[in-house]
Amino acid sequence: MLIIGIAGGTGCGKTTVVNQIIDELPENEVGVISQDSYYKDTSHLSYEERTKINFDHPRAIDFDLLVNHLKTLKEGEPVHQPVYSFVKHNRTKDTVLTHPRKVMIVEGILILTHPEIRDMFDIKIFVHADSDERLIRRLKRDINERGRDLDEVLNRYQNTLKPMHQQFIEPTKEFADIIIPNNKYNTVAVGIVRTIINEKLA
Ligand SMILES: Nc1ncnc2c1ncn2[C@@H]1O[C@H](COP(=O)(O)OP(=O)(O)O)[C@@H](O)[C@H]1O
Ligand SMILES: Nc1ccn([C@@H]2O[C@H](COP(=O)(O)O)[C@@H](O)[C@H]2O)c(=O)n1
Repeated sequence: MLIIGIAGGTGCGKTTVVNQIIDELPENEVGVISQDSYYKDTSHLSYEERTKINFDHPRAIDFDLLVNHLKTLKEGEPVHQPVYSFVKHNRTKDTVLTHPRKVMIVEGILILTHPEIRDMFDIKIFVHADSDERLIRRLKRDINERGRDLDEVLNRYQNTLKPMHQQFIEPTKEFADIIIPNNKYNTVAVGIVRTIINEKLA
């Protein structure tokens, strides 16, 4: 199994890049795991308390479960991935049965901060977009898709996202084998990653 880690700040385009990479690749050969599915279960907190969680700090992620799932997949066994709700700020009761594939892509803002997970990746990719570009994208996405309003997104950006990005996410760029500039759609870089995957699948 080839495991590819794709990191980068919120709104840099990780999900978009992953979708572009797997588009045209055989469905049964490539699987995707999102770090967002591994936010810790916070059912013991009220909704109000959950809105105050710092979702951009590594301690918000259930890395033990993610490590466990990656090891299980590597051993050829399926896992039950949690399903996360950005509206409820919590895991749902659902899970998704995820089978091991020849290529597994793991994407998320903080995945390169965890040494054990980092070591499991055969290829480490960091997607870069400038912070103003990321903020614009995040604003549009959170308002259109995640039920947030302008003030909420801007406050979170200033108070949490920006400092957490500087402290935890940007420094992991140095671990990357490939940095994809993504201020504009980058079909060349996506093509290169797809070629690497196709070689593995051949
Ligand atoms: N290169 C790009 N140029 C313009 N918009 C982009 C680009 N890449 C992604 N987007 C848009 O920005 C938003 C955030 O992208 P997404 O892939 O969800 O980022 P991430 O997963 O890193 O948070 C989405 O609405 C997406 O369509
Ligand atoms: N309940 C939550 C949990 C997380 N977030 C934000 O999601 C971002 C990570 O996802 P990307 O797709 O943008 O990589 C992260 O910056 C968290 O702030 C949230 O808004 N609500």
